[in-house]
Amino acid sequence: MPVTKAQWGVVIVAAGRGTRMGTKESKQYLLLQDKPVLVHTMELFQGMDDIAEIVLVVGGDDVSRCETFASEYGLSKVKAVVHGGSERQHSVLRGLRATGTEWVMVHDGVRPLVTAEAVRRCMREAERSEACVLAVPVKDTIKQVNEAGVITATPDRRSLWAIQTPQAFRHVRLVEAHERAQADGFIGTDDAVVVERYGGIAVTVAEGEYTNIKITTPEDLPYATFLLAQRSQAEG
Ligand SMILES: Nc1ccn([C@@H]2O[C@H](COP(=O)(O)OP(=O)(O)OP(=O)(O)O)[C@@H](O)[C@H]2O)c(=O)n1
Ligand SMILES: C[C@](O)(CO)[C@H](O)COP(=O)(O)O
Repeated sequence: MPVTKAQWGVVIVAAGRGTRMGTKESKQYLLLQDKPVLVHTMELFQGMDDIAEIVLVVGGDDVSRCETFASEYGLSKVKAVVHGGSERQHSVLRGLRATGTEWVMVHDGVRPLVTAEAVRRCMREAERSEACVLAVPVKDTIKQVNEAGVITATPDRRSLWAIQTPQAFRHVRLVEAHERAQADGFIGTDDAVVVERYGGIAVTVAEGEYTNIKITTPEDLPYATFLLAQRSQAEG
């Protein structure tokens, strides 16, 4: 009997204002080499055979320019461009409601350097565990510091991972968890924490890449440019 492949969609969230970047233009629209950061991100998923559809979540004023991106850059998998909310979590839920696949990933529009290999590791592990996120072990010693600037704890580094996106789930489970979180007024900084608290299942990690950076502060853009140039060189 032929094995049916899982059907996957991706919600790319890009409705943030980029306050830590401090530029007039939101960071997802800044040029990285020759294209906006967000276009690099969308192209990765457009090029993956395993991805059936992309839902893009953007600021209210940016819906039409992003619809233009989809035609300008041949992003035929973009099924919808929807208006995001005031918190990342609200943007995610709006995107999920526009997605129709059995399995879904949530990815930050400002992580343009994720690779197809890492995305596939996350998807395959999620098909096994139902909920999986990309992550890398932290390299620094992490300390908890109180408001007075005093160190209060040094957690064992062996248990600490820096969490990335994509984060992959069975669609119905993620929507249910987000709806419960919304009803409870809970806001977290990623989707995993919503499933950890409201999903009733364990979330596992798949090996990410240190180069899958989130463009957050001004030094990140030149670093991303350097990493992309290195990749192009390696590809010849
Ligand atoms: N209300 C929001 C807030 C964030 N995001 C998206 O979530 C991702 C990760 O968030 P972050 O890096 O914090 O982006 P910003 O919120 O834009 O940045 P800042 O916190 O510096 O304002 C980004 O792709 C961002 O556009 C979103 O879709 N909707
Ligand atoms: C989801 C995320 O990218 C995982 O690292 C991160 O938590 C987003 O956080 P931010 O505060 O929106 O940057």
